[in-house]
Amino acid sequence: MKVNSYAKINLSLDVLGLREDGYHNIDTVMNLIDLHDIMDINRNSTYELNLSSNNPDFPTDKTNLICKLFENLKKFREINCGYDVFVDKQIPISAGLAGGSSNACEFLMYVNDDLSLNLSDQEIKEICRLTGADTFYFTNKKCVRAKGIGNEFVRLSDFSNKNIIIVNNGMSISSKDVYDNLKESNGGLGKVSVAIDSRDYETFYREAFNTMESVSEKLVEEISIIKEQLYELGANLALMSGSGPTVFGIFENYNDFENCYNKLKDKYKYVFKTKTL
Ligand SMILES: C[C@](O)(CO)[C@H](O)COP(=O)(O)OP(=O)(O)OC[C@H]1O[C@@H](n2ccc(N)nc2=O)[C@H](O)[C@@H]1O
Ligand SMILES: Nc1ncnc2c1ncn2[C@@H]1O[C@H](COP(=O)(O)OP(=O)(O)OP(=O)(O)O)[C@@H](O)[C@H]1O
Repeated sequence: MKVNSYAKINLSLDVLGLREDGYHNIDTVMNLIDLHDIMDINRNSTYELNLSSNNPDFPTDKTNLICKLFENLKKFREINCGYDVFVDKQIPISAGLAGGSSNACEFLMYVNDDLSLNLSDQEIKEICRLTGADTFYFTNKKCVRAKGIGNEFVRLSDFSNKNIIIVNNGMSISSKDVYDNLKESNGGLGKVSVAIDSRDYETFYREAFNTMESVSEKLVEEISIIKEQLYELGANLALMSGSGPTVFGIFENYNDFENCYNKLKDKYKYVFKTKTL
């Protein structure tokens, strides 16, 4: 059975401070984009999870978040089967797009339905929390302001059908490394979330920010260059997503959107034309 597993972008992101559990409280606005993996999930008669992918960098051992999810699910329900999962990987890995978290969540939703597990919302939230901070967002899939570790949502007005250029130079950044090196907070996303919710996009484009850029740009210097190029080519907003290194550009003007893609598509390893969902 084929399932689409979408990527997310952070339309803004602030890290508020360290929690007692070693995670950080964040304040972020998240939205899906149409860039997605295609997961082919089929039950097998073993108790094993067999993972495979077209991407050689896709981990097929227990470090895969799909495996981690499956082990966490077994803490809540007895599972008397295994699954073969092939992932046609289109989302760049370790990119700030939460591809692994998306895969894990879509797998949970599939198994919950396939085996009629009838997991409660609280059980789903806890299984996702044990798997990774971004995982629970993919049960929601709307434009949300997320707080806590990133799994407490307030719904905002839809931000769908915006033209998005995704640029990634093929480098990878560990979220943990960025969190561990962050010093300052900007006091949260008050203005940004109000602007998005009231569809005041001029204010949103002006006020949007990602606190993690200050650390990630030191790890991958091209991030700031890509942002400049997106603005020079007409982006209304250019911002790093998550802990990076992916940078996205939002284009209200369709001709600028097309021109930007044509100018950048041969310059970087991953350049995608997509849209917000
Ligand atoms: C940067 C974001 O993409 C923004 O959406 C996410 O916060 C990243 O979430 P994620 O990659 O799912 O994070 P996890 O895989 O759960 O955690 C990886 C490491 O990142 C750090 N981490 C993650 C999320 C968070 N709210 N605070 C943290 O400090 C922790 O050191 C953790 O050990
Ligand atoms: N199903 C998966 N797909 C892609 N990467 C995975 C998966 N499972 C585990 N990983 C590993 O998890 C790490 C994070 O991968 P992912 O692509 O989710 O990063 P990310 O997009 O930066 O996530 P986030 O935005 O949450 O930080 C990588 O080291 C990758 O090897």
